[in-house]
Amino acid sequence: MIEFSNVTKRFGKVTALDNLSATINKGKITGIMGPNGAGKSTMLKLIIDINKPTFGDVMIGGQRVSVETKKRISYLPEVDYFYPWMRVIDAKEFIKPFYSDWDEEAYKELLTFLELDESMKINKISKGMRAKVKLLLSFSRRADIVLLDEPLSGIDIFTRAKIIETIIKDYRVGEQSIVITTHEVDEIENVIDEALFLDKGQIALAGEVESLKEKMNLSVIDIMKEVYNDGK
Ligand SMILES: Nc1ncnc2c1ncn2[C@@H]1O[C@H](COP(=O)(O)OP(=O)(O)OP(=O)(O)O)[C@@H](O)[C@H]1O
Repeated sequence: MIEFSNVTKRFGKVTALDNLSATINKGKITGIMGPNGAGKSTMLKLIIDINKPTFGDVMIGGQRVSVETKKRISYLPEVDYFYPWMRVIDAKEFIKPFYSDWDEEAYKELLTFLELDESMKINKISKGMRAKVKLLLSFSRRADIVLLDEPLSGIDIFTRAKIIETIIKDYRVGEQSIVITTHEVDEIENVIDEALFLDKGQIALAGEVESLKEKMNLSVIDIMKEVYNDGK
């Protein structure tokens, strides 16, 4: 379980998270949704310990985030982190030594599943393919927690479908926790178990997707419209 307790994160004068408390349950797929600047990426960066809270605590399984908790997390950042000269195999060889839970078999299998080739040069492939390479490297580990920051952003519908398939393919239900930030709510509404709707660094609505849908008698996309249009 990942727990945010009264977390405020400020960048200078900007308050990215504003006294936010939230729980991300273990063994579930959780979607963090919200408009640009709502604080979605900041939540992930606090979990992976790239940023520190200004106030409050982020705990993972009862432990404050640290170098130790970081080892159990696979993080797919929104930005490309590859060096342009790299081939897929170079990117793999570059990151593999950092992780004791690297799973070479999973890597090989995913490479085929995603129709990628190790000799592909990263600066020569399309945006969709680069997104697939990031996904390949994130899912080639036996990580307990997988954080995916906008994995579908700017990707065509066919590649998106493949990315969704990859996310759920070997998902260890009840054991592994996957957290996805996205604007593409309609794409992931059938995949996520739980939803956090963020607005201006605060939780606007949170809950189990099925019960939210039932209670409000709306699809996730319509819940989102209701949450963000309300009072505006
Ligand atoms: N390193 C930083 N320095 C300054 N401001 C930052 C930094 N990181 C985030 N912010 C600001 O914090 C706020 C929340 O940003 P964040 O990236 O978490 O939002 P987001 O919901 O992920 O947005 P998007 O959907 O556009 O990616 C924004 O106003 C952003 O400009």
